[in-house]
Amino acid sequence: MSGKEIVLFASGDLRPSANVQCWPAQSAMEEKLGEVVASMGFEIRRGHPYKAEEKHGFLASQREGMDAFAVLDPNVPVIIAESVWQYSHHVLAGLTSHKGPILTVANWSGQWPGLVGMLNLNGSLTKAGVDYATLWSETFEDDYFTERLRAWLNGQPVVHDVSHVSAYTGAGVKADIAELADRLAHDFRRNKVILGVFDEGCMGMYNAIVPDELLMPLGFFKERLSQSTLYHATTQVSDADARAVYDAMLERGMTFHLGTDPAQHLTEDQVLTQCKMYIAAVRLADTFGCEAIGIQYQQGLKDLLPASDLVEGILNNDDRPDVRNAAGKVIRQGEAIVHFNEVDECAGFDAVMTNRIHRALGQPVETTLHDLRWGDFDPTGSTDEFVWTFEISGAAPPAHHEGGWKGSDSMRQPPMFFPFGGGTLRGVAKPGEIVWSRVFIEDGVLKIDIGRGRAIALPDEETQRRWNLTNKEWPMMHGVLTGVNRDQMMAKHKANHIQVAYALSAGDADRCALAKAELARQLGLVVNLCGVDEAGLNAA
Ligand SMILES: C[C@H](O)[C@@H](O)[C@@H](O)C(=O)CO
Repeated sequence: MSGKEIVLFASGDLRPSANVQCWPAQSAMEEKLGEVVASMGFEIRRGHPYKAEEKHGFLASQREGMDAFAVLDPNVPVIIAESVWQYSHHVLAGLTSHKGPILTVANWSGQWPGLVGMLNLNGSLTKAGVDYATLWSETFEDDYFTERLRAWLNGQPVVHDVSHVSAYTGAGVKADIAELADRLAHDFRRNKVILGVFDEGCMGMYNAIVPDELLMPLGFFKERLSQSTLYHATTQVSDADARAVYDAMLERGMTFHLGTDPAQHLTEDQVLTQCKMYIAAVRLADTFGCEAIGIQYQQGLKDLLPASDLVEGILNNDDRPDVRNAAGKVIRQGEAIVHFNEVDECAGFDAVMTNRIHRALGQPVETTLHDLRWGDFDPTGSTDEFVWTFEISGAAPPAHHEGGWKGSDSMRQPPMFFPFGGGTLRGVAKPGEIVWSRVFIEDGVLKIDIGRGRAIALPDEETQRRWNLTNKEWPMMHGVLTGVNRDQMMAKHKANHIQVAYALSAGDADRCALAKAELARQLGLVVNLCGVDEAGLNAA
């Protein structure tokens, strides 16, 4: 091996259909990256082959990744290049024992969730305590990228500007906010909270698993539930009950884009089965006393049922169809049952804090995670600001959408991800003030990044362009973050997901952000403010 050689790994999905369909984008990215690296006097060699019989060159399982790293000199520099949604555990094992420099790279494209995949890997490496550098680029020719790539290739550190981050201290926090935080923290610890976890470890998201030991001191405990239980419970719901939930959504004005071919279209049968799953999920949350639940939903469940995305969005809305328990009592009527998509437990804990804080402060309680899918300036010129495309397949509540239920529709999930279909709960997030946050694990402790921002309206053609460049079936928020630019966000964020919630005004949002920071501090988390400062939040 020459001293100028860099070994490249590409982690993929566990679903062969996704790997085949996404391979051309990965291959094009690797070619471009290879050219740029070559122009700097280095050479990329793939650490694993293109597999002609499988029609792609991704590492597609944990074992395959382990085997690829097992034959590698542990001291060579490696690049993990991502243009697709990937399962971090395919490469995490190898990276935990790798001694040479590690660089994660993603292309700045929304076509497939490659940025999302890389951010998940970054969060997972951070949790695992593995040193790495990270970069992203649209063309691989811009100065930001090339300067840092050259530095990394030459053994120098890759430095990003994270001057937007400051430690939250709690000094001088407003008395009413401190008191609210104290009351909630005390309640968590005294009465405890259950997060219902339907099969944790979704999709290799190691970063999304919070060790019980870190949750227990906060008063949070997991109820480990199985998706088999959810499947069985779904099959026990009557057709009439499912129809009533469907009718309740239609009465609220939601649109379902139905077709006739279940392999390609959303069918009424799929929606009715999703309604059964919604009822089953609410009943299980009630039976086990779970304040929040997370459905892993992809592996395993996708081979049995339509996707749970519609279910997750309904659960996260205060205004949702009634569900009765065996005794005939409506379960938590008019209250969201917080759902954390993809069993992201960091998001689940955050969402419970958000729900409690916003309810106490008289603010909208609905909250969801989104993927940091992509972002761009608006070429129509409607705004000068950089606008993120926050987008997730499930869990976005209708209350977030322009027009609420009436502004929400449901489209079939892509067949390559979901063979049995199932609809989404789609919409464009309404303009408004938001609080964003992310809980993550670093140095063995829980930390949280908290910031402010706005969801903005973009012209229809720009919304459509963004949907066409990403997943047009999924709900989307046009997010503008306060005091954090694109590269700062990418450098600092330790997860594929971002938690968002609305407040009624900028001042209200500042108070909600402050309350979350103070609650998290009182619970013992390390709290970072991103793009906002403590004095500013206290001034609201
Ligand atoms: C369908 C995909 O696998 C998604 O689940 C993926 O893009 C994510 O949302 C990851 O957070």
